[in-house]
Amino acid sequence: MGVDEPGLPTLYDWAGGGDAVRRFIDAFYDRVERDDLLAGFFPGGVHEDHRAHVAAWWSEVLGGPATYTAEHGGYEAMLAHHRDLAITPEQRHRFASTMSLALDDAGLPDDPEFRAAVIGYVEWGTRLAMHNSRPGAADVVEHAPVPRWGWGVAPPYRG
Ligand code: HEM
Repeated sequence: MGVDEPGLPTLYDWAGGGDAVRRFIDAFYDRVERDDLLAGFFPGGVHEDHRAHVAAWWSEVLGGPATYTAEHGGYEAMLAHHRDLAITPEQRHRFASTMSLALDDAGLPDDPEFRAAVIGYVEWGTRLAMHNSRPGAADVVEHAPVPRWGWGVAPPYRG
């Protein structure tokens, strides 16, 4: 991570900043609340605090302000929230595909490079969340920084 060439915009900037990230997260959880496989994780709906915290996580991952680390407990807090959820492969896949749909709902950039980078993180993050959510999981990374995701192999096309 942090592999991008100096001078490239962050994914956060390319997305449209914090307001765009929050639109994406709201669109995602609006779908989750209606989803037969996922709604059960959030009894009573997905509340404002959860939406705000997850948006802060995503902003930090995409290269924006490090608010989740500073104010919400960082990686360790995120990990604790997934322990023992027992996420199934079907639920993980639904979560990931719903994130892809939410990017469209929220009108985030749809260029191939941006979407490939974001969906790469979604695949990585959801597979880790599923792994770490197994009841009694022992082989869990207990401490880490909040990841900083980059463009990877396909930097933005700027003509
Ligand atoms: C890219 C993948 C993921 C990211 C970035 C992510 C991010 C987060 C973060 C940051 C929190 C903590 C919010 C807070 O501090 O209040 C959280 C909580 C939670 N996540 Fe995830 N998550 C991911 C995958 C998943 C998956 C695959 C599921 C289930 C299918 C899931 C279900 C939950 C639930 C139920 C909570 C709340 C738990 C509680 O309040 O005790 N997450 N997630």
